[in-house]
Amino acid sequence: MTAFDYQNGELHAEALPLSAIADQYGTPCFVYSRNAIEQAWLAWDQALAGTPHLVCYAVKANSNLAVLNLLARLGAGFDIVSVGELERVLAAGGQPSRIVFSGLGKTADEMRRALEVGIHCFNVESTAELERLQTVAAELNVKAPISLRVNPDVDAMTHPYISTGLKENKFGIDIAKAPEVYRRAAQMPNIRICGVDCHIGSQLTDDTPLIDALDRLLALIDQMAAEDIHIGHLDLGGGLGVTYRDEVPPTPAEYLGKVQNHLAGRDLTVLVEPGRSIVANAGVLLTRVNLLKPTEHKNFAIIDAAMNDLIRPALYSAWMGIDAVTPRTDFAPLQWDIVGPVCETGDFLGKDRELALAEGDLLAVRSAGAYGFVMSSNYNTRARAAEIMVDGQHSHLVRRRETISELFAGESLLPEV
Ligand SMILES: Cc1ncc(COP(=O)(O)O)c(C=O)c1O
Ligand SMILES: N[C@@H](CCCC[NH3+])C(=O)O
Repeated sequence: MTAFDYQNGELHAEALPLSAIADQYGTPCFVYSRNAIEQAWLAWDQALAGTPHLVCYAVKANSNLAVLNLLARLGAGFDIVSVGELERVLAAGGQPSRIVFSGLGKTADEMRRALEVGIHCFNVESTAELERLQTVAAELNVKAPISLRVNPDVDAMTHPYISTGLKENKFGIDIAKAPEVYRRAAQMPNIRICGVDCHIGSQLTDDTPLIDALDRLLALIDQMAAEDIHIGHLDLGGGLGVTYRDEVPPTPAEYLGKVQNHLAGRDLTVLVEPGRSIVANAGVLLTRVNLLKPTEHKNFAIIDAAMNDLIRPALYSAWMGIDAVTPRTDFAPLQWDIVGPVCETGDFLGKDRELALAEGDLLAVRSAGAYGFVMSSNYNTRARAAEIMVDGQHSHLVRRRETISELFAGESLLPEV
């Protein structure tokens, strides 16, 4: 059984009918399964048992405090990309010593805060960033632990907007240039070299490019060892894909089994930064059909969720599963475009979906646990949705719905003249 299954003709989150959640909290809302999140993290952690490792959950995928707290309780590490994510992890009880800081535009203030709390490692993406980190660490009289994020120039074979490991992408340091940056780092008094890192893209459904990147990183580690620069950890980033429709990505165990084979005999700690594969299929976006608008050309089902709640279809033409919470048998299905009320033609969550729909019906947009709420906005002055965590038969409101007045609370008028 998965986290979201039909029981007695109705879609449930664990043991709770989604209609009960809609009645209690209103729609649209994101609904997460505690069990699914925990099991997904454990699958990564257990696959690396026997190898020194740290599974650093990529906070950007879903940064709700309750999600982070569940993972912190399991002993997770965290991959962050901003001081905001750092503060979230700390607020959720995450251990600073298990945090890696990725991202190509870290500010001096962000570096300072991360050094003060004592994070595990900075994933450095440029020489300019390395120089800045040296300066900030010197001011604080500490040594900053670093790993260089190298760009291994492999084609991750995913959507171009989420591919990050090619020469033309903005991320990382060209692997050919990495040795000279390591040499420079080795001379800096307030920098301590601890690792090498890469992240080649997201939603990868084949692990071949990940393993190619791994081999390139191992060659770099050997090259540096020959120069007496010791690299103790290997951070492979995130990127493992999930099933949205019919993709069959490798499981963490399959992928990490190959990784371990390539590492045999080496004394390296392995870090990974999975995001999507931990939370995507642990969540749905629950929404209600507001109005039906059949036309001569197309049938539109206008729902109460929109692109501001879930931007993946608009941004990447991503296909997300959409299911009726209580599928109807009383009339025949039609083809519907499932659209939001936002004033953009791109505001759709699915096109040409065969569903039997009536006003007021509930729909669940699948796989919405990753890059869902975190990418939502207030476009069209729409309040962001509530987030609910289901734990067996219990539900918890882990983020309340925004109110309209909150949306302009920080704004002010010009004085009258
Ligand atoms: C540096 C880094 N690490 C980890 C991740 C998480 O990736 P995914 O959600 O594909 O596992 C990302 C996002 O793609 C990233 O940019
Ligand atoms: N936001 C993207 C993934 C980008 C990953 C960020 N490093 C998605 O929804 O698929």
